[in-house]
Amino acid sequence: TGNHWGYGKEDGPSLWHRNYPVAQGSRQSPIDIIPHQAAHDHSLDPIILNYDHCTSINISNNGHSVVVEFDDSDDRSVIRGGPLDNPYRLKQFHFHWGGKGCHGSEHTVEGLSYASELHLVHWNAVKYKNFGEAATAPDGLAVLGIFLETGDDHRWLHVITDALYMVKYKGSLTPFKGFNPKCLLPSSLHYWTYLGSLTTPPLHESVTWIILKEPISVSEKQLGKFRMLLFTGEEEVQRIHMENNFRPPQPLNDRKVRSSN
Ligand SMILES: NS(=O)(=O)c1c(F)c(F)c(S(=O)(=O)CCO)c(N[C@H](c2ccccc2)[C@@H](O)c2ccccc2)c1F
Ligand SMILES: [Zn+2]
Repeated sequence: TGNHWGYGKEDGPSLWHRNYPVAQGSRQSPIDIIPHQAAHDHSLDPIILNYDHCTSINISNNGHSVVVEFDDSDDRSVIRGGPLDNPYRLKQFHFHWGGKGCHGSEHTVEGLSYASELHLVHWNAVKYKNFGEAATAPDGLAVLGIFLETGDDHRWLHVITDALYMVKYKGSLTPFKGFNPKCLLPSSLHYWTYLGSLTTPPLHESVTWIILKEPISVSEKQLGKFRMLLFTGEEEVQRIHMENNFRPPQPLNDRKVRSSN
């Protein structure tokens, strides 16, 4: 029906261009990052994350990913610096992951993918009056990407994985207050940055991507809990486990990836 899209054979990334022609645009995401081809740009400032007065509201399963939403009515939770000319307000974060034993990140590094990728979506509230307007502007959004690799248990991820059973079905939502995503950051904030797009429909080419070089470690057990989520709703007969919800890398075209120091 209509603009239905997903990650399956019948509705997956290779078919999105039918309803979203920008899928074949010139600045699509994700991409394969080749570190030694990234230009070291000494003018790039460090990124600054002010997430201290965190304002998480709820956690939900929207049939594509698990999403934690934030109150973005003021500049309490912002990202600034780096390649950004303004502070961008945190709106939501979500994850992409693979199937058991498979990898599920969206960005790859020299063809290698990680087990999962966390995206923190921010919008330019200085230049645009609301998220929707920012979402279609070339400098409207900034998404911070963090790679997850399997290894030791992540000491704070359990706060999220413990809530997943409450949002098993598509369309479920539950309160999720006071979560500060700063606890999900790796120790280094070194990053790659490039101009790209949303990686799901509507695929707007409005994102400044900031991808942290250092992954965080999560256990296979913690990652397995994400796969307990369903793409399908409680009322549906079919139960399809939520996994492999990632778009493969897209052509770099004439874009340059820059590297912080
Ligand atoms: N990888 S990505 O960062 O491009 C990405 C996703 F991969 C992604 F799965 C989502 S999603 O919200 O989980 C479901 C698809 O909309 C969003 N959600 C977006 C969003 C909706 C509401 C509030 C903030 C972010 C996306 O749905 C969107 C952005 C802009 C305009 C319309 C929709 C998203 F931005
Ligand atoms: Zn994403």
